[in-house]
Amino acid sequence: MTGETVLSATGLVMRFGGITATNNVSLDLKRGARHALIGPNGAGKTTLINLLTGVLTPTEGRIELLGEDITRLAPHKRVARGLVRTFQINQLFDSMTPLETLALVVSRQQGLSAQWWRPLGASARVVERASELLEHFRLADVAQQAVKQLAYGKRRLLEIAIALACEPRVLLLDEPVAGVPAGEREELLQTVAALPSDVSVLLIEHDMDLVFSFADRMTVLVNGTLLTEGSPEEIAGDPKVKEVYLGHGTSGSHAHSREDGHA
Ligand SMILES: Nc1ncnc2c1ncn2[C@@H]1O[C@H](COP(=O)(O)OP(=O)(O)OP(=O)(O)O)[C@@H](O)[C@H]1O
Repeated sequence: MTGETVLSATGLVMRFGGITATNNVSLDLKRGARHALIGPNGAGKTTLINLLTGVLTPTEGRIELLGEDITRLAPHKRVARGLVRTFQINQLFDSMTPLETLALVVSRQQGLSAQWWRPLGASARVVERASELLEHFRLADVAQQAVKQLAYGKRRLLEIAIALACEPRVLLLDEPVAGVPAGEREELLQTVAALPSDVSVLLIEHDMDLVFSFADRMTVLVNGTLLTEGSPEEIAGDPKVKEVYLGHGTSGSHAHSREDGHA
């Protein structure tokens, strides 16, 4: 890793009336990073992601993407600059197929969306990229099924594929395995592990197995404040982190039991 910072948040503060949801949080995401953001419920993870994506404008602080100030940039402009978060499943069009959905996003990404009258898939470049994504995200066999008929795990895979279709430099991966049944987890975990290495990833996740198998760097938030940041080893051995998690009925390390039966 070159150590180059691709996304940098400095002194972020977000107040909602009397509540300080984000309290002077700074975070640097390095090129190619696998960085996890963890913290108990209400720690301020969602608020921080909303600040990074531009859904919220911070009360104080600054956000830079690839060295440029994006603190007040609209969300879609951040996406165009390569800062993309995974989309929630309920934002998908249920009657479209994974192929159509990805072709739509890829067309837009390739600047072809103005040619909406052309049948989806009429451009070879679009079909090529959409097929590549379907293959990579193990959706090829369900490419022609309506999204509403897909198993939940496949829908989560499609969410990540859509984000990747936007050609991100930075991917904010929001709880990729949340709610996924045991039998479908492994496929999702493997796919997440195989994300392109040049894409820097910030993972927001409660599942400690995934966090510790994925991350090379971790940031812990508590009550809107950055408790600590470090390598997975440092975080796993940090008494402050253990205390926070034990206080919330789960452990800061691998104690979270595996539900999928895989070692
Ligand atoms: N729009 C809002 N108005 C008022 N308070 C808010 C708003 N959004 C978040 N908060 C408060 O900010 C704090 C942090 O919430 P946030 O959702 O960011 O935490 P979180 O770490 O994502 O939690 P979880 O893991 O449960 O999703 C909470 O006390 C929450 O009630």
